[in-house]
Amino acid sequence: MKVFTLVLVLKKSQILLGLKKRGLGVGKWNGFGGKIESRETVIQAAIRELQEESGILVEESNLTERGIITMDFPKGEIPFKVHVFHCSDYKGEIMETEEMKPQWFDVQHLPYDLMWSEARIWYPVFLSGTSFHASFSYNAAGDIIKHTITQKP
Ligand SMILES: COc1nc(N)nc2c1ncn2[C@H]1C[C@H](O)[C@@H](COP(=O)(O)OP(=O)(O)OP(=O)(O)O)O1
Repeated sequence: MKVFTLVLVLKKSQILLGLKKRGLGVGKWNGFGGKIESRETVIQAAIRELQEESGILVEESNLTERGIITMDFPKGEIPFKVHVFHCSDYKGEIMETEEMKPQWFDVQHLPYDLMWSEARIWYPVFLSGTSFHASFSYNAAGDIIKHTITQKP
């Protein structure tokens, strides 16, 4: 299984997303995150990736794990597990980096047409403030063929 972090920064009614400039998900808006390096905990990876991709620094006390998403692909492809975090406060200036172009969005107007297809399903749950576990299965064309989402108050 490939394990990733994904950090969503919220400020009042706004959410910080980044336009991916290279690699997996290029051209899509998403939170900030990536793979976990050796000898790193999931939370350490979340803090590092947020800083690398957006320039801002979050303290561990301002990060809350709010969701786990698993993704299954057609036979032969390695499944993904994504740890989703809420960042409630940070230090530093938000800046464009080699990997991401950050921008604030009103939570009522997310650019779902330019996000991963499953975003329409779990972002509203995340934004409602509950924790969740979600699973998605994709076919070879990248369409979602099955999903589950369980909310936890
Ligand atoms: C397939 O569906 C996905 N949906 C969502 N919402 N997010 C996803 C999906 N697949 C991957 N992601 C997230 C998980 C990570 O936050 C990023 C991908 O990270 P990346 O591959 O860029 O990891 P890095 O370690 O930063 O890669 P480099 O080696 O290029 O630095 O997308």
